[in-house]
Amino acid sequence: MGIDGDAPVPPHRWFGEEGGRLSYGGYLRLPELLAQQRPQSEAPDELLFITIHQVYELWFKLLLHELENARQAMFAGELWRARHLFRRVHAVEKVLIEQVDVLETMTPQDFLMFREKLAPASGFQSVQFRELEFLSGLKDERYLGSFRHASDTELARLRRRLEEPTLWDAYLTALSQRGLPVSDDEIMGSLLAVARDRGSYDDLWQLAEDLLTHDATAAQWRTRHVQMVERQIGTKSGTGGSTGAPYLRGRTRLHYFPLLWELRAWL
Ligand code: HEM
Ligand SMILES: N[C@@H](CC(=O)c1ccccc1NC=O)C(=O)O
Repeated sequence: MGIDGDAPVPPHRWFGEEGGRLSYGGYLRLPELLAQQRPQSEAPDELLFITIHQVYELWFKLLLHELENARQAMFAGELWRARHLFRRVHAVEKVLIEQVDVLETMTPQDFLMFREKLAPASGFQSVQFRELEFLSGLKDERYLGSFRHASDTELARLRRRLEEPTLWDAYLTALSQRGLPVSDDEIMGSLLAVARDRGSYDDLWQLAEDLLTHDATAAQWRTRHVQMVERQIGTKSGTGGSTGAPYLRGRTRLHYFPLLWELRAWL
């Protein structure tokens, strides 16, 4: 019997798939994707370790796509579109925080079964993570010096991110398009004007809040990551050559948009 109760119809014809060429596995390129998890050891938890990192990098790829579009929307004055995209960005970033729980099901003992095979590789070398930081306003070309492992294409991407406008540049443009001055001396005055007159500037206020949530969520991830690191390796130094948790703790106070945090003191 077919799914809508008429004469028997074979499953492959239920949704007009007769002669259809696209398949689930083909559309998602699953054979290629599921062949990319290649442990360096026999340790049972290395598949978890590889899987979670590849999932993070896929989410980083999507975040870069959405944040570029949000930046473009702000430059174009389409603040509704930027706000729509930031709702998606915030939802993804909450998943990035939550999914650390999955990795924490790995014990330090089981991590040690393959950790020594990892050096000098480290998340420190995540090109997309740095792209997200640069696009969000935390540009630091010193990192390019530590990307000896990166391909020419990856280095070119990082250099482009260093040169191109940030989310903050786009927000300043949105302010200036509404007649608000954005020079270094005037920007705090404009942010206060927006904050104090939401009747006129609610869209700009809400967008600033979206930027701040992006900033706060990134800081939450850095804190969740270092907490997990301390649980996994304690005070050991990192495979990437850093002091480990102390280095990471030092980055938990970073801000993408310092003026939006400073604004609170002037309200
Ligand atoms: C057992 C799990 C993990 C441990 C022990 C760990 C440890 C570390 C350590 C010690 C560092 C500092 C650099 C170094 O010397 O290696 C680092 C950096 C980093 N890790 Fe992890 N990590 C783990 C999992 C992850 C995961 C799942 C991700 C997701 C992508 C990740 C992303 C990063 C990033 C982006 C950095 C650079 C942070 C920065 O420079 O601010 N790590 N990690
Ligand atoms: N830096 C980590 C090793 C590690 O977690 C890692 C190694 C290779 C690829 C990604 C990693 N994730 C984050 O650093 C450690 O020191 O144990």
